[in-house]
Amino acid sequence: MIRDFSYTSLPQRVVFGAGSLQHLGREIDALRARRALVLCTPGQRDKAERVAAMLGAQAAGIFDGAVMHVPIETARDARQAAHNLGADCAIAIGGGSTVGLGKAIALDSGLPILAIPTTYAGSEMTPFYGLTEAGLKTTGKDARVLPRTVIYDPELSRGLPVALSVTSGINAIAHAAEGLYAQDANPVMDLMAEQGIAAMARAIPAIRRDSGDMQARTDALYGTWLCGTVLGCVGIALHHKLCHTLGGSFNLPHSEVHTVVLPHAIAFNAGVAPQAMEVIARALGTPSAALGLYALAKDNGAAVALRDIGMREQDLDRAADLAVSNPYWNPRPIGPAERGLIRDLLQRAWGGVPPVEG
Ligand SMILES: NC(=O)c1ccc[n+]([C@@H]2O[C@H](COP(=O)([O-])OP(=O)(O)OC[C@H]3O[C@@H](n4cnc5c(N)ncnc54)[C@H](O)[C@@H]3O)[C@@H](O)[C@H]2O)c1
Ligand SMILES: O=C(O)CCC(=O)CC(=O)O
Repeated sequence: MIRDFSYTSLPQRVVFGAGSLQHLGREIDALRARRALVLCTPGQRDKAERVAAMLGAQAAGIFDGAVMHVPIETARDARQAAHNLGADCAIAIGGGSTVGLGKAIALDSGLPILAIPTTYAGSEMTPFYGLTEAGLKTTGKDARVLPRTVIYDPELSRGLPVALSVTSGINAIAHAAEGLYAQDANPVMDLMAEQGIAAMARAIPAIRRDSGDMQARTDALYGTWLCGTVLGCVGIALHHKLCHTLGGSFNLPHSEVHTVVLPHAIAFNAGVAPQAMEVIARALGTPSAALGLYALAKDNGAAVALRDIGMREQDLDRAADLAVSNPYWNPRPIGPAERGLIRDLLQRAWGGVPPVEG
């Protein structure tokens, strides 16, 4: 049955395909950029240098200080560098941390971003940004931070370590899974979500078997585009709230925390979102959405317990308090009255036991 819906598409240009980095010059010219600042993490400097070399005189410089969750100090340094170098564009080559740094610059200056993603996080397709100050992560939405152009070149993710490929892929699946029961879900995004989950569920075991399998890398990046688009167009709910709390306030690694929490958050919502569960299970090719997600992580070597990715058991109470104090919309209530249920969910995720519906 088709529900009533409203849908606003976001203005972006996407260039997809193995070797598509070769189109960088054309895409920079289309943005009318003359001096682009190239952003990366320290570990991805070689890729940034390749981009700068391709740009020649259009490269303003390289800022290689991107780190996870965009500390405000890093954002200030990058903004200053963009200003000092007279940049009129930011090119972010890397994962969500690098794209996030580009967003911090765009939020302040309105500089257009050209994103070249090398993980499956999906930030390049969203108008959401995150900034961390004094240990607290705040997220926001602003049209200025939406990258104008995205170049998806699967060749650039060939070297993404297998463990990170698995968890980053599940991070992408999380966007699509929550999009299926989001407050502003719509049939267009439902189609993209199902195809995105299916592409990623195909790609993850194939990449684990052979990290250089370019068909699998292409599937994964296609899934990234689909799932990221869903994240950018419709809302997020309990799962993302828990991950933002655990990542932002307890400094847990982003894609790993998504991987552990997702089966439990989906199980929590299973009773109130049966149609979404059907779609997720069908896309995964398993009878149960929550157990299928748990198996996808475990069978592909990912950690399935918060205790194995740095969470201390004594912090679970505070995490539950934070998660319910300012909840995101969710199809099932998750306010202070549900604190006990959320605490139980976190305990299960901490121990790494299979998800329990209800
Ligand atoms: N705003 C949004 O819509 C949105 C969406 C998803 C994630 N995020 C944010 O993105 C961040 C996480 O992004 P992430 O999971 O992509 O991690 P990341 O960008 O921090 O990358 C993880 C590590 O992998 C390395 N790396 C990246 N690509 C590589 C490649 N191809 N080969 C080898 N190494 C590579 C990076 O240098 C880094 O050390 C978090 O801060 C999260 O909040 C934001
Ligand atoms: O940290 C941000 O930029 C927001 C992150 C977000 O909404 C998606 C995610 O948690 O993967």
